[in-house]
Amino acid sequence: MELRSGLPLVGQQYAALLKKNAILTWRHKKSASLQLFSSLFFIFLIFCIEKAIQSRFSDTTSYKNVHDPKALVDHPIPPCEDKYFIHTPCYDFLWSGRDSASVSAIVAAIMRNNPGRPIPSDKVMSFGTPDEVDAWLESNPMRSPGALHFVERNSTVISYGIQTNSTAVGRRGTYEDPTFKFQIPLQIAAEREISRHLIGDSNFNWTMGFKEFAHPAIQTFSAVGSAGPTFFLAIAMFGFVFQISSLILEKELKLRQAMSLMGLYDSAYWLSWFTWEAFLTFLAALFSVLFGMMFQFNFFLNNSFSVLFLVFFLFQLNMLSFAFMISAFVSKSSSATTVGFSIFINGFLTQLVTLFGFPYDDNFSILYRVIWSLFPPNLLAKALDLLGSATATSEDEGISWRRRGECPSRESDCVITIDDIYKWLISTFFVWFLLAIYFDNIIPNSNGVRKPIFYFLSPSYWTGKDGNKVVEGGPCSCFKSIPPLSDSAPTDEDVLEEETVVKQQAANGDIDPHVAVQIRGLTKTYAGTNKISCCKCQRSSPYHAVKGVWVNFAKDQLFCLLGPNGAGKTTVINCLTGITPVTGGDALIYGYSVRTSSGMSSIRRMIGVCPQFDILWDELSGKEHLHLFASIKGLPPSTIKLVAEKSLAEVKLTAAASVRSGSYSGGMKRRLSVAIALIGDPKMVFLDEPTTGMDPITRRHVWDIIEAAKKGRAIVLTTHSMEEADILSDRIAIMAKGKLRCIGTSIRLKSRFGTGYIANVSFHNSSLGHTPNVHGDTPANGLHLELVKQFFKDRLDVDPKEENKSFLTFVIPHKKEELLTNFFAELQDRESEFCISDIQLGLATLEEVFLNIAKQAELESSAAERNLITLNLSSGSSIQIPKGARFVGIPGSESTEHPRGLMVEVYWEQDDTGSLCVSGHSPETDIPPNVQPTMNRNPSRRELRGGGPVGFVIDADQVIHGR
Ligand SMILES: Nc1ncnc2c1ncn2[C@@H]1O[C@H](COP(=O)(O)OP(=O)(O)OP(=O)(O)O)[C@@H](O)[C@H]1O
Repeated sequence: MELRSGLPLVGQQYAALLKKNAILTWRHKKSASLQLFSSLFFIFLIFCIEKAIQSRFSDTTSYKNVHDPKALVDHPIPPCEDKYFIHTPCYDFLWSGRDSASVSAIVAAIMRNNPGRPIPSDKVMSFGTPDEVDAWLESNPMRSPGALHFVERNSTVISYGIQTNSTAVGRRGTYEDPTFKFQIPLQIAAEREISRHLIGDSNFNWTMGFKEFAHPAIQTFSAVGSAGPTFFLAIAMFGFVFQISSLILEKELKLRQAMSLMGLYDSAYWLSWFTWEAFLTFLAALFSVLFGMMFQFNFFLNNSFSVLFLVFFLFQLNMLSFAFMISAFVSKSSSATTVGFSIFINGFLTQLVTLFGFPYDDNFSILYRVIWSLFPPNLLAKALDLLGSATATSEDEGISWRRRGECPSRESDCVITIDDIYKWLISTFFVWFLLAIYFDNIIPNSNGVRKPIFYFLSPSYWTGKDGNKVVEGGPCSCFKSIPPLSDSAPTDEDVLEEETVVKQQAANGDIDPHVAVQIRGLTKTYAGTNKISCCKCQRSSPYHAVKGVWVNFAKDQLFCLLGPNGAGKTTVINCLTGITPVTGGDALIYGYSVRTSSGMSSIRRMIGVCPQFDILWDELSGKEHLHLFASIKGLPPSTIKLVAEKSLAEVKLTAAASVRSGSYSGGMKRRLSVAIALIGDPKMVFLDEPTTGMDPITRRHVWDIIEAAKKGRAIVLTTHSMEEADILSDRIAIMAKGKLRCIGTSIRLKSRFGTGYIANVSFHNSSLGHTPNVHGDTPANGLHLELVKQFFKDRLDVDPKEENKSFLTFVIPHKKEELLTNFFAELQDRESEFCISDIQLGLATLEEVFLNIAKQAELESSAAERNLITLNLSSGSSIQIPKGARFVGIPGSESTEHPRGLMVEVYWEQDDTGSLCVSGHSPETDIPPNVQPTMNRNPSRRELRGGGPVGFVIDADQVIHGR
């Protein structure tokens, strides 16, 4: 099938990723709704703030334009309970001068004639002199809002004075003005009644009014302009956090790496994220303005719609590119909320500083403004401040699109306009976006790989020729040279032969047409990790994970890489797929080198990878995964549906095609990963433990798929299942400690590295007693088993490895091979005599081969690293033995009875992590005479502390031959 390439492929990948982002948003409805509609809630809160402020300022005209002030006329004396914080029982007013009959009459008239509310006598208290009033007020604080003091000078002159509590107090946001509320009504009442009394006309009246000056609003307040920056920043933070966590999650789950392996272009990746998020941002900004208009804010009604929309849209777009940039530094998606919260707190504080006037003022240098404007929340704060002050009163016209470049009339020292803010927002958007791409390239990915710091200065980066050079370690790594790898020739003859063939072909520049992959001395060394402390750079020592591998993988064949955990299998695959750069050597895949970026981009188009851990989006179904990966791979769009259906059918996932992969079982996920690896008919497939977690039936089914997939392609398989390797592999190599230890077909490995042949002898069931069974055979008893054991011992000198009452298992060494034909012929003749029901003879299992190789490797490295473990002997003492050693002599065990000393055979098994551990040991036996005596030495104190003396390893061949 012809795969797409170049620009059409970028377009196809972009469309597929855009669709993926849309599906993910749709499947995360709650987050998407928050991102789009949270503005409704926050604008409602601003609305509440505005209402509260309006009610607080209802008694003052400072915030209003007053063109035609109204006169305050005929204010009645209010009940004392109206005064804020008054103590009850209280008095509407106190008065002095009660010794005068005229004064008493005047006060009675004041009480009687109070407009709308005659004052009862118990709400007024009389005193003789002002001093008495003062004394009373002092001992009864807050019991009356005011006092009148009358003095009758003569029959035509009555003077008066007023005392009020003039302290302005506020309660629940509203302020009390004692002058207008209490002083003026008392003054009007006193003057009116004194005049009536002196004139003698109780109807004498006049109208008196108090008026403030006409004035423009002395102070301005816009709820949106003041509270808006924080609230709109909070709205933007939803999108910010979701965006960061989506990007980081794709990195963390290696989804991005999986897409890159399939040939994803970075440009398609970034563009698809940007387009989708810009679309959501567009909607969120639109809703913010519409909700604001719905709540009838002057801010939203009087400023031009396009001016407002552009402020919100550009601000949120800025936050988006800022999120892209921040995501390069965060490696865990769970940290997204913490990062978002920190940005919000910082934004809140810097906005506060911005609203105080810093640095958008003549007094500050432009440098401050440039630095300050890089952080998007600050620009938002200034924009809302400008738009708010342009609509602070109902008469302000707001900022129209045409006047966006002008300063609002109130801003006398304005140094920035809305138009300038647009320019800033657009520039900072590009700054953050470019930095996002730059940091994404130079900060190490999950595999510790990054581009060089000045990668963009290399002309080859722009021409596409080898511009994808990558390095390992952080940009601030302290450099330390990596120690060279000692070049030791392989000890195994098959591995040596393979190496010689590959070296020969490499030297001649031959490419065998049957070879799909040629690995030429591949080495991989992981540089140690850095710790920089107190001007000191500490680096853990480098680790040689692959130590020079030379091997060919043939076409149409499955090559199986076996090895204990940490052997270097995944590292080899990672080097071949370009996930991690090789340290030394090279590998050619269908003639393309993994060391060049042009070679790697050709390789990506012809490989399929099933990684060790499922790399899937929980929210996407099996079908959606296949559609996405097929598009990234470049399959023609018309074929994708059919190919996906076929792949799903092959891995038996048709019924679950539309189910989200998050609900798949472990086995279903592995099958989907296999289907993804095989999509697009790749010529080279890497399957890293593809059947992990599958039940036996499904596993067999996947084996069928892999078997069928061999045709026309090369497959590299790593597995811990020896059965799988045995069934599927054409060739097997066992790796340990970064080196190939053996290579060949399964039969060759078994015959070379197995301990020999396995004979299983089964007996007729003895539970039936001694009566002949339906076949006329007599059931076996213990005697028959003993006879057979003796027969094996006499003829072949072997003891059973396993036994129970119905079968015996013997391991027959290779050296007895020539005796076997006659031996088994005789055994078969005597079947009925021994009550034998069945005899099976086979080669040692691959598992045994694997364990032997792993043990040998452990032994080598133990010797190199002096890696000793303690063996507790059944005699009660302990010795230390090198990991993996089979026969170990016990130091100091020589005696007259055992002149050569004693030894044990140690049995090994793999623990859950694949490491070797002791499963038991044989009884202590004499060291055979052919074994060279080894000088025993007295254990040192250190050895005893460490678990006993160190046992000496005895060559297995010497022991087996000596028996
Ligand atoms: N990025 C890394 N940095 C440092 N060491 C690493 C890194 N990746 C792998 N290693 C080390 O390299 C060695 C080989 O690891 P690798 O994953 O290739 O083993 P493997 O044979 O695939 O094992 P398994 O069967 O457990 O998957 C291990 O000791 C591992 O700890």
